Amino acid sequence: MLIVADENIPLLDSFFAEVGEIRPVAGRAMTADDVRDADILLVRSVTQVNEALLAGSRVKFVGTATIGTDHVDIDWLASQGIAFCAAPGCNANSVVEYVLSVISLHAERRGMANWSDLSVGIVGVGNVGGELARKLERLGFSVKRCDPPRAEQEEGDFDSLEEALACDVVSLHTPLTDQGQHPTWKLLDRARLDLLAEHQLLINSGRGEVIDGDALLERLDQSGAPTVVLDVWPNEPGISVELAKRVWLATPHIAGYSLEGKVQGTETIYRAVCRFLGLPARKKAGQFLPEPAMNKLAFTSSAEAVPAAYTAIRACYDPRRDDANLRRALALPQSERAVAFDNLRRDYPVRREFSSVKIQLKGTSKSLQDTFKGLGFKLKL
Ligand SMILES: NC(=O)c1ccc[n+]([C@@H]2O[C@H](COP(=O)([O-])OP(=O)(O)OC[C@H]3O[C@@H](n4cnc5c(N)ncnc54)[C@H](O)[C@@H]3O)[C@@H](O)[C@H]2O)c1
Ligand SMILES: O=C(O)[C@H](O)[C@H](O)COP(=O)(O)O
Repeated sequence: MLIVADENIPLLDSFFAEVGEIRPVAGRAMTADDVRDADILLVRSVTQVNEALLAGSRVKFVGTATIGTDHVDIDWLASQGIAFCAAPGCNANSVVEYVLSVISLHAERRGMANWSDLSVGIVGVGNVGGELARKLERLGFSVKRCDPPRAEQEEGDFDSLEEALACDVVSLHTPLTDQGQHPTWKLLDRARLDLLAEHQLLINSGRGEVIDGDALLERLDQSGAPTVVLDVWPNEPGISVELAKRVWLATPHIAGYSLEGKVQGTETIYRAVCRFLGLPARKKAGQFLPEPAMNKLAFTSSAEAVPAAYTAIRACYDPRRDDANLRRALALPQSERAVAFDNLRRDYPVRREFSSVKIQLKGTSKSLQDTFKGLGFKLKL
């Protein structure tokens, strides 16, 4: 059994050594020659999985250790009888924590006493957007949910795109597709970007092409432009330096890169491979997660909920470090930038989720306890 796999899938040996021989390959450069003799192909988002890659190969199962599937021609796989599995939700919480950290920085930068005075419009209310909405509402934010595909299918409190785009913060969490009733390709086109005003914050941690990059560049050169944070970009890894210069925070598609998120992605495809082969799935993500370097934070009775929350959030994850690293990479000669973008992702430092930290609270208020619980930290009272 030959398993060809993107070398950036963490814990390949730990999960798959008992299943077959593993041949790690650079995901971005994977060719038909690399996969010809494979029985199983395991990828991440940087490998285009389609007829050009797989025609004539013996691959019978494809797994992507990611939430997004826009890099996979799922219809073609089905037409060939090739089984497919993705990892829905695996790194959703990591993306939510990225967005929460960005919102905290934005509120502080605007001198707001209470971040939950910001209204938040979420476009795409699935695993990521849904969890973001739940956390924000628990923290007292007012949230608008825009998800036309869901609104058509189920009873629920959904809002229009225009209502979401009128919020103080707009966060994009749709998949990328140019097909069907609700395409998201350039969903934020020139006209919709024109609706955004100077006081607003636009965050894209879905897929880069959901925003029209040229129109965004133009909008950011006009007066009254919104503040923009991009984790995902048109044309990765060769992203526009001009666009990066004009956005507030620029990160190299790492919103989902918590250790938990990555390892859960590997676990999901491992389980699917085991099911496909009729093997018992004995390994679990939890057994490979080390004790976090920082596992405790303490606050005293004088701590106030909002500043304490910001401290704890940023102790776990502060996007300004990723922003600084990406800007350094983009200052390199043009011919080196795309590789540098990918290297930042390949060599990403260990980042742990809020749930890995126990917050010790001595004599603190109920509101402080509720805030930390709402964010997903564990409490030690
Ligand atoms: N930056 C990162 O590191 C990172 C990490 C994980 C996921 N992602 C991206 O985020 C996307 C969303 O992830 P998810 O787990 O929430 O996916 P999901 O499939 O659970 O949810 C997506 C939601 O978007 C909705 N949707 C589809 N078309 C829409 C439209 N035109 N307008 C509004 N809503 C629409 C769907 O109905 C669905 O509810 C993924 O597809 C992936 O591309 C990025
Ligand atoms: O779709 C996803 O799960 C994310 O975008 C994921 O974090 C992408 O990471 P990559 O596969 O590019 O390493």
